[in-house]
Amino acid sequence: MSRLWLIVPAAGVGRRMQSECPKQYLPLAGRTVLAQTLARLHAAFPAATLCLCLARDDARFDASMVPFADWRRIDGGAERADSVVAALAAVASEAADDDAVLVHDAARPCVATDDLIRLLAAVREVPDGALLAAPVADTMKRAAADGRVAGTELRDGLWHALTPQGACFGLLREAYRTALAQGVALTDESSALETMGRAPRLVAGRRNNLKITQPDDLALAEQILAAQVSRNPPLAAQHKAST
Ligand SMILES: Nc1ccn([C@@H]2O[C@H](COP(=O)(O)OP(=O)(O)OP(=O)(O)O)[C@@H](O)[C@H]2O)c(=O)n1
Ligand SMILES: C[C@](O)(CO)[C@H](O)COP(=O)(O)O
Repeated sequence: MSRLWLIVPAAGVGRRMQSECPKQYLPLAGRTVLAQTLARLHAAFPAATLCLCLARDDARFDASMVPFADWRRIDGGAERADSVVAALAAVASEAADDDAVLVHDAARPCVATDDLIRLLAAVREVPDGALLAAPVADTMKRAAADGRVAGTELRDGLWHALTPQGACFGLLREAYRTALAQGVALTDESSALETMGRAPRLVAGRRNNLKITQPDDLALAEQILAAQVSRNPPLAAQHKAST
C-alpha cells in the first residue's frame, strides 16, 4: 500500500482571534490547540509521515507536541497555500506520485477519528481526491454594503468545506503548481484540484469539526472535545469503569 503523508499548516498568525499568541498555541483542554490536533491525527494514522508547517521564527513550538515517530518541520509561507506548497516541495524527492496526502488545518482540533478514516478511504479510491465537508443547514442571506439583506441565496447543493482534504501526491502537487501559475487565490486543496478540472468527492463529516477562527470558538472547541471524550473515553478509563 502507498505511503500516507499528513501536511498540517500551522504557520498562521491568527489575526481573527485577536490574540497576541497565534491560535495554534492557545491552551485547549490541557494542551495547546496544535497538540490536540496532532493527537487526533496520530490516533487515526500512527504510521503516517507528518509535515508540520511552522512560521520560520516560531519560538513557541516544542517538539513534545508531536506524537509522530516520523515527522519534518517545514518553513511555512505567507498564505496557507504557500505553506502547503512548501511542504509538498520539501518531500517531493521522497514521495511517490501515488502516495496519499491529507492536508489538515492545525486550527481544527475536534476532527473525529472515524471521519479521518472515511476520508482517507475516499482519497485512496477517488482519482480526483476528496474532502470532509458538511451540507449547509441554514437559510443563506447575501448582505448588502449597508449590512441589510440584499437577497436569499439558494442553499441547495451548498456545503461547508472542512479539512482534511487530500489526493494523490503527484496530482495535488501538480494542481497547486497549475493554480498558482494561473494566479488563482487558493484557500483549500479542493480549489487547486478544481482548477485542473478535477471534481473531488465531498465526504460528509461531522459539523463539529470546527476551525478555531474567532475568540468564542475556543470555548466551543473545549465543549466539543469534552463531549467527544465522555462519549468515547480512552481505553484505560473504560477498563477502570468496568472493573
Ligand atoms: N501563512 C499561513 C496561514 C495559515 N496557515 C494555517 O492554515 C490553517 C487555516 O488558516 P486560518 O484559520 O485562516 O489561520 P490564520 O491564517 O492563522 O488565521 P487568520 O486568517 O485569522 O489570520 C491554520 O492552521 C493556519 O495556521 C499556515 O500554515 N500558513
Ligand atoms: C481549508 C479551510 O479550512 C476549509 O474551510 C479554509 O478554506 C481555510 O480558509 P481561511 O480563509 O484561511 O479560513
